Amino acid sequence: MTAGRTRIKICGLSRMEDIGYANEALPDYCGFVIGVPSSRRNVTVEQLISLKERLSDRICPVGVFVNAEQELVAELLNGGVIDIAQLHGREDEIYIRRLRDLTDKPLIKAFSIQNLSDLETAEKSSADLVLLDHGKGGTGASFEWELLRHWKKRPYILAGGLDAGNIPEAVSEYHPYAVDLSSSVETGGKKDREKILAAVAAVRSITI
Ligand SMILES: O=C(O)c1ccccc1N[C@@H]1O[C@H](COP(=O)(O)O)[C@@H](O)[C@H]1O
Repeated sequence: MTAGRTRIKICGLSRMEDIGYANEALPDYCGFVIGVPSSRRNVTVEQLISLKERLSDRICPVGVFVNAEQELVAELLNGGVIDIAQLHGREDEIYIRRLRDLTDKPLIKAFSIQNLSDLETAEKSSADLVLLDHGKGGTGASFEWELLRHWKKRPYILAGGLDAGNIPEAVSEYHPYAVDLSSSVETGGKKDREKILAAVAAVRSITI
């Protein structure tokens, strides 16, 4: 995962229409929430496989998991259904080590950021990339980005409450490796074509 322009991930695709919007907007990554029934964006493995089949090969598919069995995560990675796994639950270093025994594919670990100590924990993660979020995921709320001014230790994905309006500040002030959006690119709980296009355009229009 190399530095350069800020990437964008659109998360929580669950319908074939959503794949059409993504293929038009061409974000760098798309996220699929797998095995999380409490999320309205949840997809089954069968749904994931058919959605992925229609996804442009110019977009990197990311599986978003919450405390999933490592065997399932590894199977989807090794089988080429997803390219990256995002661990968005209480997965610890022991969990990651065991997963590394099963796959050599890239792993993103999400952290809920309330204070500098949470950032220090993220800094030590053995994941390939860390994702800094407000809470348990998909809440539409941001954490206190000011905390990042004291922490420039490793590349990170910024998530939580991002939208086309606050992306310019997020990117130009904090230089994340990538921004990750879900709630703000929805209308009535469904992915919205215009909002996805606007969010991708907002990131791509920034030159820093
Ligand atoms: O989006 C979900 O429903 C979700 C469920 C479980 C874990 C993570 C989830 N989404 C992640 O949340 C952020 C986006 O949050 P927001 O809605 O833009 O505030 C992103 O990292 C998603 O991957």
